[in-house]
Amino acid sequence: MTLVKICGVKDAAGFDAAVAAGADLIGFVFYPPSPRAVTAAAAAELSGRAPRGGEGGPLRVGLFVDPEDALLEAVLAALPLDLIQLHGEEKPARAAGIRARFGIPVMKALGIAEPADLGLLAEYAPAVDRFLLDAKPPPGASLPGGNAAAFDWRLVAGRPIPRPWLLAGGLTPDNVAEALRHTGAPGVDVSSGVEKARGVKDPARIAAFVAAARGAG
Ligand SMILES: O=C(O)c1ccccc1N[C@@H]1O[C@H](COP(=O)(O)O)[C@@H](O)[C@H]1O
Repeated sequence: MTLVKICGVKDAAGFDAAVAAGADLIGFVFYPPSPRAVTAAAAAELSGRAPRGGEGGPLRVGLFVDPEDALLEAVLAALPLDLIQLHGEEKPARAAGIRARFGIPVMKALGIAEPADLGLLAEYAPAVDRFLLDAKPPPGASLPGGNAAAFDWRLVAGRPIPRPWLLAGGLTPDNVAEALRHTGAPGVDVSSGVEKARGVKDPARIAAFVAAARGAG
């Protein structure tokens, strides 16, 4: 079954909608410049609204961009995470160091724009547990992700990816089925495409996205 991650949840309506829709993973953004950023305390409070990952609830994912250890420590003191998503310029050694130090699986986000970008997969594979393949930020974007930008899905269609992976970037309830058919991705991740305004999740779009992804695979 296709894994579905709803990312950038920051209020109870969005969290409850993701849980009710049956999302497999829920992402909290710990990157202050993002309109989806949450504090560790707020994420912990939201997380308490549903059973933990492995106990019938969705896996909790913390999204970080080039985090210092102090930030990871502060978040983990407030909230157990099932997966650390690294969405910055972290090198393989840093990803491996975070995984070893905190004992939590790591998912590395890579921006894909041309075939050569897939060469990074082999470099990172020993250091990480999962990949998230996303578009590169469009020119002028202020965020490294969450920009509603898609990449050319033909770049990954039928390609062997050396770890379990999620497809991301510009996905919506309207295009996720096509994206899955095109790429054969084992999972999908969405943020902007399930919002009614930038940074504000729309429960109806979350339900529609999960249903469309499930219907496709
Ligand atoms: O969502 C954010 O604000 C964000 C900030 C910094 C790094 C990554 C971010 N989001 C990630 O990007 C993907 C794709 O987003 P979108 O669906 O195209 O808006 C999202 O799923 C997050 O994992």
